[in-house]
Amino acid sequence: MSDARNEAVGGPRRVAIAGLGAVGLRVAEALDEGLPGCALAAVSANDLTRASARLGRLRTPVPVVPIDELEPLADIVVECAPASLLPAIAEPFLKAGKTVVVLSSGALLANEALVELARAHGGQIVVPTGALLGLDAVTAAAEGEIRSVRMVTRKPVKGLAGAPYLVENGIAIDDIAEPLRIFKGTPREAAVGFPANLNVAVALSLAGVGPDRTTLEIWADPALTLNTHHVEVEADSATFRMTIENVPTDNPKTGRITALSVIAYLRKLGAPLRVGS
Ligand SMILES: NC(=O)C1=CN([C@@H]2O[C@H](COP(=O)(O)OP(=O)(O)OC[C@H]3O[C@@H](n4cnc5c(N)ncnc54)[C@H](OP(=O)(O)O)[C@@H]3O)[C@@H](O)[C@H]2O)C=CC1
Ligand SMILES: O=C([O-])CC(=O)C(=O)O
Repeated sequence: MSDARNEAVGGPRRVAIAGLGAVGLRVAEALDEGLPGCALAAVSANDLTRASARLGRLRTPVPVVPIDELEPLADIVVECAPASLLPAIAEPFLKAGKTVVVLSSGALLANEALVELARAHGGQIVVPTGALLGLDAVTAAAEGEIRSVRMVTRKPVKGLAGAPYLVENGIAIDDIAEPLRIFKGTPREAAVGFPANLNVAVALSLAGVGPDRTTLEIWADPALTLNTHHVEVEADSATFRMTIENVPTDNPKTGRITALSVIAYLRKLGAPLRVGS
């Protein structure tokens, strides 16, 4: 696999970051501070001038380029941009047999051809645990028989505002005084209706019983400050329930732990001791 190419010639894995928002900037900073075996190689954003300015505090400057110029510069790309850009970011890396870390995991459902592209060229798509928890346990349970996976997400109003599902269905949440269930369905439906809010549900479904058999409820809760996900899994190997309460970043839709999940993944790549599958 060519994400090891640069390493094979003695250098670290070169990491590109596509999107320099709540996730991308934090990952860029961690790489700049030093992650063994990895080096920040290039960055992309919508506003390249603003991105260069925000990277000004990094110890080691890197090229800031449009997304179609990232692939020759890196062995791995971390996609952390708006969901609609997933194919443009991922395709060049997968065609070159490289690794794509996907944060906009909801967009994988509308771009399943990317998996075939990875297969054809020996590349790999990695969906990190992101803002969720326990995907190691869910993938382990999926090696046996999972009977059901149920997820309930509760978010502050700010964490859901503007989602296409709310706009299209005329659901107003700005002035709610009590928790309101705004959606009941599947991660496949949520990926369309909430493309910037429920990537975690799609990641969970891909780990377990798929985007049509996983059930999902979304609640808007005016009293909440944390993005909260509760998951219940019934399997022949285990029954488990897990809850995560995410501190939002400057982007109220995105939890702080999301970037940390990517940093943990990158750190594990070259680690002599690797904990968690
Ligand atoms: N899997 C998971 O657990 C989670 C996934 N996510 C998803 O991760 C993704 C990133 O989230 P987050 O960091 O919060 O998003 P932000 O909105 O904070 O940042 C998005 C970034 O994408 C950049 N961008 C926009 N257009 C382009 C373009 N044409 N070319 C290159 N870059 C572009 C923006 O550039 P600029 O700065 O110039 O505007 C911005 O830096 C989102 O899809 C989000 O839904 C989020 C949380 C959890
Ligand atoms: O899944 C997402 O896109 C974001 C999310 O729920 C979170 O950060 O808690």
